Amino acid sequence: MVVATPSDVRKHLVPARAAGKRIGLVPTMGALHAGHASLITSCRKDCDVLVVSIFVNPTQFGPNEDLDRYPRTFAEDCRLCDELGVDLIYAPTTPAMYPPGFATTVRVEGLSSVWEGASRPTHFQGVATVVLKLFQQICPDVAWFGLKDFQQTVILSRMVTDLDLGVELKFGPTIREPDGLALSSRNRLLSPEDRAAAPVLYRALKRAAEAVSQGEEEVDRVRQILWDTLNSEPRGRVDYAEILDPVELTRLEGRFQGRPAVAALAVRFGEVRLIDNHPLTPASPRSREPRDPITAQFMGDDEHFRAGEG
Ligand SMILES: Nc1ncnc2c1ncn2[C@@H]1O[C@H](COP(=O)(O)OP(=O)(O)OP(=O)(O)O)[C@@H](O)[C@H]1O
Ligand SMILES: CC(C)(CO)[C@@H](O)C(=O)[O-]
Ligand code: BAL
Repeated sequence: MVVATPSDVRKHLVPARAAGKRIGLVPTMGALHAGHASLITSCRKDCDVLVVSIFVNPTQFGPNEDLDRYPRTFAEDCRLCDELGVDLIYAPTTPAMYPPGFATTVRVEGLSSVWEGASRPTHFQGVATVVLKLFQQICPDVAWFGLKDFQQTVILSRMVTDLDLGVELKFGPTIREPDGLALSSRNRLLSPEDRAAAPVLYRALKRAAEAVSQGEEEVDRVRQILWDTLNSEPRGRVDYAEILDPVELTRLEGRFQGRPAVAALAVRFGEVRLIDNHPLTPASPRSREPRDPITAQFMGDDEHFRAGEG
């Protein structure tokens, strides 16, 4: 079943809520792939009524970004949702989400200005605003997001805490092609040559993660591994390649000293901008350090490749 307006989605969920059912939401921008399927499957097991939203949110795209080119495959998306046991697809139109006069935005300060936010200054306020609207319209008990968009998970967690939203956030692992490329709706916009070059992101992340797990202590040396590997592929233009604190998203300096970290990067191939990240787990982690839920899940993450191919 597909609904297209905030009032219809709210109305549709009234009986489920009255019956005390647990409502799960997987927000997407469509062009669904195995990464989305993995989140949907996890959410299916985690709720009674499963809602998938499909909305290419214009407010999270900058003026010169790829909103017009963003892939749209609605009929196929509906078929996949059907196969995966989705109860309700919520596919609002842009005027339904942003009627004339719309004037409110939510901004998570600080975290929204760095890394992805430095390249895409209004991106995360678009994301936070639309996710808050989806939460208000659907009132899910739980919502699932992918760790591929690591910064997004940190920002949305902050928003849920700061605004007392009472929605449980859960995070799914990054699903990859057999050659390591993280699945992304934008991969289909890559030329064959750029598609062949793009696994360099994963190679760089793996080399960095291996160095740390084998005892490399110097953050600068690991950062250099990322850059050297990415620079070995002339088709890619690096936007950023950094070693970050997974909670504050600040650039790490000095020695790891058992601290958990994340390697995060964004690389352009022609007009297509790809992001990826990987946990860096030190050889001897600080065992008693408390971990926030994202870091705990992220650091415990194994490699996930497309079923049957990896
Ligand atoms: N490879 C992946 N593995 C797991 N989850 C993913 C993957 N790719 C995207 N997701 C998650 O799916 C949800 C919807 O993402 P979205 O629809 O933007 O897809 P996308 O593939 O990230 O598209 P793009 O990066 O090209 O915008 C987000 O929570 C995102 O983190
Ligand atoms: C969370 C989201 C669906 C909001 O439009 C989007 O940012 C995405 O797909 O990651
Ligand atoms: N998943 C990221 C959505 C975007 O790039 O706008």
